[in-house]
Amino acid sequence: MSEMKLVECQNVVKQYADVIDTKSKEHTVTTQVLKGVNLDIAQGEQIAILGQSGSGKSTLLHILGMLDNPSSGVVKILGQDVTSLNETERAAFRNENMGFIYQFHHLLMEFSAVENVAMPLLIKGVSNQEANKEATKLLELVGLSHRLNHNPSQLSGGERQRVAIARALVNKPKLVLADEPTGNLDKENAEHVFKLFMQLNQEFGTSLVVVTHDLELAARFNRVIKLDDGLIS
Ligand SMILES: Nc1ncnc2c1ncn2[C@@H]1O[C@H](COP(=O)(O)OP(=O)(O)OP(=O)(O)O)[C@@H](O)[C@H]1O
Repeated sequence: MSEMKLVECQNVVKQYADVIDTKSKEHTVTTQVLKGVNLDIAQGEQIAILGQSGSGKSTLLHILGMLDNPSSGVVKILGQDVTSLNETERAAFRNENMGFIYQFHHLLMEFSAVENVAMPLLIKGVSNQEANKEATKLLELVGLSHRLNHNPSQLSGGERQRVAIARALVNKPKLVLADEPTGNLDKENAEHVFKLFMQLNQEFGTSLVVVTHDLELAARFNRVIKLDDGLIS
């Protein structure tokens, strides 16, 4: 049997219909953000997505991460047509297979760093003790062993970013999607995070899809994709 593709996108279109209210009448303006994207991702690939501001990078990442559906086209992940899943199935599928690192970290403010990172494991039914142990390990790997019990409000922006990264990786997901993961980190911590991604890629065959504006960073991935006005160029 041939190896299954991890992700398969065929002719993915995303458009927004905005109602524009002028003095006398309303009319609808359609903006096509993705104009027919075709993209296959194999298990273990490391992909950097480059493109100008507004070219559709985050939109594509959200669709790959099942946070949003395309207007038309096919998105298959592990052979599953993910656009046909209901909310519950979608949440379970994401928790099992994906780690998503957002520009804004979406941490739970009333929980500690360890609790935030342990969450995906607890949802999966891992015991408290085991989840805490794994979460602590990941936080150590991102250089936060001295901040385990701090809440997000007691952490700096870069520290929150690293908690979010640890949370996305704790499940050893098959696919990690990251929107500017090192954007607001200093050089040393950005390097830490990059190495952690690569370690995961090497050890577990985790596929990486990272949106970045950093050409030097992109060049260190084994595949670079450029989005140009809603299309892969
Ligand atoms: N809800 C929406 N309604 C209408 N247009 C939208 C909506 N969300 C995004 N867009 C438009 O889609 C385009 C692509 O946005 P996207 O965030 O994918 O770009 P990007 O390449 O990630 O940009 P950046 O590098 O600046 O983060 C933008 O021009 C944006 O204005």
